[in-house]
Amino acid sequence: MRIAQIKLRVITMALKSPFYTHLGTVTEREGIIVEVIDSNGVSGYGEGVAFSTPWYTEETVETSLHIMGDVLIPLLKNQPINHPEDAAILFQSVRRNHMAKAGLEMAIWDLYAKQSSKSLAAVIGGTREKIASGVVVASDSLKSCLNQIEKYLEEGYQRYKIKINPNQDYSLLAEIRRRYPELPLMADANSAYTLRDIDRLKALDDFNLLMIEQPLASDDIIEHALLQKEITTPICLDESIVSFNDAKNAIELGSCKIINIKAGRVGGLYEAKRIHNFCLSRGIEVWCGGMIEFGISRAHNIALASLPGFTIPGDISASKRFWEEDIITPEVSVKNGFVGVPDTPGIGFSINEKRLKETTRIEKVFKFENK
Ligand SMILES: O=C(O)CCC(=O)C1=CC=C[C@@H](O)[C@@H]1C(=O)O
Ligand SMILES: [Mg+2]
Repeated sequence: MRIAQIKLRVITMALKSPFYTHLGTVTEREGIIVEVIDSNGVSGYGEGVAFSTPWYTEETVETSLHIMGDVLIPLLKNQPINHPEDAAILFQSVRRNHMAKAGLEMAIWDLYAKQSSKSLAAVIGGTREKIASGVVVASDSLKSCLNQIEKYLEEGYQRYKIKINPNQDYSLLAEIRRRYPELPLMADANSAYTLRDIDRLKALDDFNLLMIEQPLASDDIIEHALLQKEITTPICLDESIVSFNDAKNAIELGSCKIINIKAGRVGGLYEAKRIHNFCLSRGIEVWCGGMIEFGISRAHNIALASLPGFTIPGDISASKRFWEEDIITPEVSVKNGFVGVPDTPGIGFSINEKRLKETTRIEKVFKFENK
């Protein structure tokens, strides 16, 4: 795989509606679109999914831009890549910075699939032709949550995720359950609780939730294991799992029964596949998480979610859930609760060049000398 140049574009787009979590409300999304171009002019695309500020993990758009441009791309210039796994292994010499690594590694996966004239799903071992779609209802008002659920039910989503915290949990879930007793419902706490809240968390067993996602702090692996023994609702880990070893340790300790896999959070598709394969071998269900991302990362998520162990509808909603106009064409759409898995080469979506151009704020080009 002869890389001729890499382009990094920082794009910014306003969300159609505010995305509330107890850690902050996202109204505008910055992201890094990575384009890896080979010596024949074929382009592979990836996306750096770090947020503008370090509220979800320690990475930001700025740290990712620095690590991509000043550390990871120089590594790629000095080491020929024959397969995307070579890039993942090459990047292991750099500590953490998983979202920066993933943005580049996933662009190389897309390029490799296109060079092989295969879909990305086929190249990574996907087995599904369509994936079940879930949606996040991210609001701090009961009225808005109920309105969103009503709207998304009409659009056919198969799983509903509500944001909770100690100031917004039992009464919100009770009202949702009163109106929708059979709704496939889960809650994401984004580490809003501690073990001191154990009685509050036990009370949520009343609602037959599919899972409670990341109730405690990302490094509370032992505490999650203690909590899981006290509640019947399955714990799902998100922020706690940034590597294969995190997944292995959490499963061995009984810290979770479900894992939310986000390729961006774990450093790319190579590590995401390793976690998937291990969970499959241990009977741990996984689903594909979202990052309020643009269409490139959403396209990669569709391929990832086509692997056999992704048995729970993930946070892979339609482009229109977040954006007036996405940077890919066609946009991701949900039909009867499913998203089709493209069988065309690579990620299976083209770039909406006009939209990419009008949303690009910064562009950096890195040329490779082909020896
Ligand atoms: O992208 C989506 O559809 C959902 C995104 C989402 O729920 C999250 C993205 C990033 C941080 C959190 O707020 C939350 C999560 O923790 O999964
Ligand atoms: Mg989460």
